Amino acid sequence: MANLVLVRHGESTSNLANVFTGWLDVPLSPTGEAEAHTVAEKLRGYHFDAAYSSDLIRAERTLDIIVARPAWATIPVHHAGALRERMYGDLQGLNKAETALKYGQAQIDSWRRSYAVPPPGGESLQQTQARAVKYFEAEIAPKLRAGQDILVVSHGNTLRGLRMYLEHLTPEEVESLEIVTGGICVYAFDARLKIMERRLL
Ligand SMILES: O=C(O)[C@H](O)COP(=O)(O)O
Repeated sequence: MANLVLVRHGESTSNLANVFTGWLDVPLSPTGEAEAHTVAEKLRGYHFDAAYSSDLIRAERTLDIIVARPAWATIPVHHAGALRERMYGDLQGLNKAETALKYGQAQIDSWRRSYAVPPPGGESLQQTQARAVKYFEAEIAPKLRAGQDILVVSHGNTLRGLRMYLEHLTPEEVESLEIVTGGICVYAFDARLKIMERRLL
């Protein structure tokens, strides 16, 4: 058995301002910092052999706060561009509510939650999932198959894509999958990466 723990970073300053973020490299808000400490507390007692985050500050900082706990202070930490949030293209930096007024809520919902439709100039969930899964299969899955426990701190849409892949969700099912900031999903896998248990903390 091996555990995979997926964590969404804490609230960022752009989340707080209701701004499309994507690859904008914004810090955690004070609430986000507190959420990261809460994640560390909720994971108390878990064992990790390695930890991963994207290379964006909000994910790195969330992971830094978690692994500052003595129990995890020596685990190897990796930062990967492949685990970044979806690239939000022309929407990056725009207020979500104002953009919904301009383009209509249905169009915004499609850009934000559909599987296949990319936002203008950006990545669809499908494209985001493809690069994240490629990295997962190359770097993380072999460790899980070998029985190692792994922590991953990533982003809302990247984690929606990974969870869709791991749980065999349909494009319709992933549309309604929402992951809150500081949200934790724990999988217990057997050696063939079959899910034995899934818990949301
Ligand atoms: O990049 C962003 O704006 C957020 O982190 C996630 O955006 P979403 O809620 O539109 O998927």
